[in-house]
Amino acid sequence: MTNTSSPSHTVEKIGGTSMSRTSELLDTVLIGDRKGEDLYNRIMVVSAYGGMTDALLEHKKSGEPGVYSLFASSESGWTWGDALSKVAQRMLEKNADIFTDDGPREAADRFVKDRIEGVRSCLIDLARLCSFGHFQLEQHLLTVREMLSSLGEAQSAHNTALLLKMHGVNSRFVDLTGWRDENQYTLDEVIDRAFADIDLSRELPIVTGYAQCRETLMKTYDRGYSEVTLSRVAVVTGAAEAVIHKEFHLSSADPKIVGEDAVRVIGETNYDVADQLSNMGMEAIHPRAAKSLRQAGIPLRVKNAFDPDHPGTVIRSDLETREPHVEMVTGLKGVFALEFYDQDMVGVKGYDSEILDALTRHKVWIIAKTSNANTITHFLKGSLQAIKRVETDLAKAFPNSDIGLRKLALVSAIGRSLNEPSILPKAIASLAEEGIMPLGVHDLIRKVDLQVLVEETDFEATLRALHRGLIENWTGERSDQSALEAVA
Ligand SMILES: Nc1ncnc2c1ncn2[C@@H]1O[C@H](COP(=O)(O)OP(=O)(O)O)[C@@H](O)[C@H]1O
Ligand SMILES: N[C@@H](CC(=O)OP(=O)(O)O)C(=O)O
Repeated sequence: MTNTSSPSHTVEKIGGTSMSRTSELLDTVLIGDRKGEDLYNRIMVVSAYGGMTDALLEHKKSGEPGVYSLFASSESGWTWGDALSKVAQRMLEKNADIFTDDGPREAADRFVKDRIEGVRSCLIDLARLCSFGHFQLEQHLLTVREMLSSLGEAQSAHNTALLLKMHGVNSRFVDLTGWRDENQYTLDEVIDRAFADIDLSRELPIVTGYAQCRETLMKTYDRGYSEVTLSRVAVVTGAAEAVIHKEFHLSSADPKIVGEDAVRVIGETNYDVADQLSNMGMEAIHPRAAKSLRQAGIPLRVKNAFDPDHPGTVIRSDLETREPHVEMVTGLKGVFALEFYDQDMVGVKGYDSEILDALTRHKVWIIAKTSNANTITHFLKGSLQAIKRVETDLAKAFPNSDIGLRKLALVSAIGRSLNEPSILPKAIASLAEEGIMPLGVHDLIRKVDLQVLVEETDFEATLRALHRGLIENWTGERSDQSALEAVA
């Protein structure tokens, strides 16, 4: 592979929210002030334009059905066809937005129509075939999900490569979606083959964030998969650094909730913190993507796509914190607390594994858990339907148990080291100042996160209160105890 001889190249992902602001990207991440060779030695991995994958599959946050959910649900009949036409319309509107000249717009439209109609005829055939009963739709749903989601990344990568060519950049559309490809390769093989004849010093590859491969990205990693593609491309091509371009800087809290002026750029942190953020649904980076990069010793930089001169935040394994402090406050609404209480549990083992089996069976994500003599509480993210199934299974397996379910919000203060005794009292005091009564607090001995459980209605206020107390007004004060230790 020619490109591995270039040790200084970067692999850079542009997220969907940023991709939607295409013309601004030309002036920042894609071209900006770069000229000549400065344009190259980069590989760009792109996500679908914001909202496109939601329309193709289902809304990531609200779960509102997209083409895939309609196709998969037997009650929806052929409504998926209309939904697919709506996505096609939306894609054509996007093309019209980007390409004002007829020639390139027509090329972009032809590409989209060819892909959409190809998938449509495939789905019609599959639906007919499965109506006979000998073929089970369930067995093919994953492939359907893959085909649909890859449409989004195919469009955005194809358009971006075309747009850059129009601006005199030697760009190349690198299609990893396996369109009309009869072979099945592993993700690493797919990447290796795609880059085999690319000279990174003279070409700028625009790569689809979706890759069709034997591991099936969708099954293994589900949504947010383009970060997995980013990390594997970085590892396989031997990149010096992986970069994620986002709508905002990776900040001490969500700027939309706490305010752009109140938050600060994280600047540097380690993969331990990145894992905690991913666990909380704050997609700083997909947890599995972080793993590949960490293992390969490749640093990750998170940048603001629209502030290109700012170095952003570097995430690496070897960054210890100088002073214990909270780096970010983040959280999740719609967390289900599944409280399993059984007095027969005292001194008996095995309850945990049965609960875990049920949660795995119904694909429910565990955010945190606590237990005492007779109670195990899991804090979960998943559909109410799936969690109800877990509840039913457990009630059947343990007839003497008492199972409670409650919806709440979990807010977490995260940092490389929170090993400073005044953080907990300060957190409680900040909540009290705002009249927020925590339902529970987890301050664990590893000291990387402090979790507060509150009513959902208190979610935003809790984020703001903890951010104010632990970040904005934090003076680096140390408790008497740690000050004494420092003197000693
Ligand atoms: N700590 C944080 N720093 C920056 N953005 C955050 C943070 N927490 C939540 N967000 C939200 O994440 C959103 C962007 O999500 P992002 O994952 O960058 O989208 P995409 O992957 O489509 O680019 C922003 O709109 C912002 O409100
Ligand atoms: N477009 C896909 C993949 C992805 O990673 O998107 P984003 O980079 O916008 O999170 C999704 O919505 O899941």
